[in-house]
Amino acid sequence: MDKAVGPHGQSHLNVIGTQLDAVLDLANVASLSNAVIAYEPVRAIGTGNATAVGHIIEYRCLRWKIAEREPETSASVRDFYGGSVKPEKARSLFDMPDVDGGSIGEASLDAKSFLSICHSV
Ligand SMILES: O=C[C@H](O)COP(=O)(O)O
Repeated sequence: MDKAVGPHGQSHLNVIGTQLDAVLDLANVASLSNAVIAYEPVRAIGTGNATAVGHIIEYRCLRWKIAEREPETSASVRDFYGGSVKPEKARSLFDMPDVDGGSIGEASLDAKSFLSICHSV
């Protein structure tokens, strides 16, 4: 859902924030209680390059946007990361604050790899 630079030159965090605001403007924020948000950076899907741990701010952006409107709802939301999750990187990704699980693509096609990732949660 994100792009490095938006159509009008905004940073990707501004793009993400604008997209989330559009959804939250339409949704009853309380209806997101216990929701699961899957965040999959375009640059990471199917590339073999999972998001750098330093990009954690993107995940927090999701919670911040909801917390601005309803802090209690924000606390109940679960965030899943997706994009080139591999056994050797799964632990560091799942150890990131606000990453509660994963959306596994290619690595789920190999039972040994998938089970290794499952054991990293
Ligand atoms: O649901 C899976 C995601 O699109 C990530 O796929 P990937 O792990 O092959 O990059």
